[in-house]
Amino acid sequence: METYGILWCDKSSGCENPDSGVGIYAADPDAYNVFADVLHPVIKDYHKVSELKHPSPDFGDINNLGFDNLDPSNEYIVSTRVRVGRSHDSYGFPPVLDKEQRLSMEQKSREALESLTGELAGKYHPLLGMDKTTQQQLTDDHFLFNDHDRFLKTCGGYDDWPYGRGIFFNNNKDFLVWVNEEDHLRLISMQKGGNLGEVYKRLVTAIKEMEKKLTFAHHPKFGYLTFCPSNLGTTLRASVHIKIPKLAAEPNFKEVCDKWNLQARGIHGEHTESVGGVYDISNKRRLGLSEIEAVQEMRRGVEEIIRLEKSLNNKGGWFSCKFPFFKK
Ligand SMILES: Nc1ncnc2c1ncn2[C@@H]1O[C@H](COP(=O)(O)OP(=O)(O)OP(=O)(O)O)[C@@H](O)[C@H]1O
Repeated sequence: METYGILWCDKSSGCENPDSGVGIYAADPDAYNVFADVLHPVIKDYHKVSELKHPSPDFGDINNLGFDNLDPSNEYIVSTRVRVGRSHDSYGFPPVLDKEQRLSMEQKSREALESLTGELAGKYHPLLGMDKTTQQQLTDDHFLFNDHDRFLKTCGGYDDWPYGRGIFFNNNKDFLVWVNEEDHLRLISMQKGGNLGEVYKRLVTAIKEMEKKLTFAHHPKFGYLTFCPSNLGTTLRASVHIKIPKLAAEPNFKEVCDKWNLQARGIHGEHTESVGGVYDISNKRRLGLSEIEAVQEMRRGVEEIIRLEKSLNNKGGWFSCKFPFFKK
């Protein structure tokens, strides 16, 4: 299938959701060139970069990362997850696909995924025909996506739902792939606890294997191309679910996150609230830095968040820990 460069306007997600972070979507990979006049300023503004450039992929030396478990005492981090988005270079994005295209793309992805071996080997589970109990359990375990995002809904992201959608996971359920949720593919590595090293290494191994089997849309200025301009570049979001009730209650919590280029979300996905002082903390920057830099940025920030929560626990208050967020 050829792609032409389409900008998605007739299902005006940004107008219907004025609180959108971006509010405009590319409807196929070529849109990033064809609609440069509209998209490029939006990308610069969203990613807070003065120049549109992105380095070549660099995942670092996964056998010498220099970090592993960010919370060896197991007190703060509930789970760790790193994901990237990938788009087949020969298909449009959700609003311009028809049911046949979604199904043929699903088949292509499924064949590649089910040919993975070793610790990545697993099975694809289409959403079509999945029983409600299984679906609910996978959702409760934070593995599966749903069709509840109003931003995605108003830009055609759920057209033909659930056709062409599904999830792949390996036997350990620590490597998962979302097929045709927002992006053609979301590769996810996750596990309980704080071992970012293990999670990241598994993900990088999977990305490299998948790149041998499929060709993904990539752009010299924007890195890996995705449906939403917010996810370009590394497309990488490294997150922890972390118990920080004290720090999160401080008035400067957002300031701390901003200082370390972190984003805080609720634990049921973007635009949800925190439950019981547990937050989803992840790297905010995706464009203009390499994959290993993005992960290191998240690691440094999470280490600092733990340090601050600890000092609030020990000393009983924000002011008594002497504005620790200014620590270098
Ligand atoms: N560190 C984590 N541990 C366990 N589950 C997580 C973690 N981070 C995210 N999740 C789960 O992943 C699912 C998807 O979350 P969410 O939509 O916020 O992020 P995403 O997949 O990175 O996509 P996007 O940024 O496009 O929204 C949710 O069920 C969320 O609870």
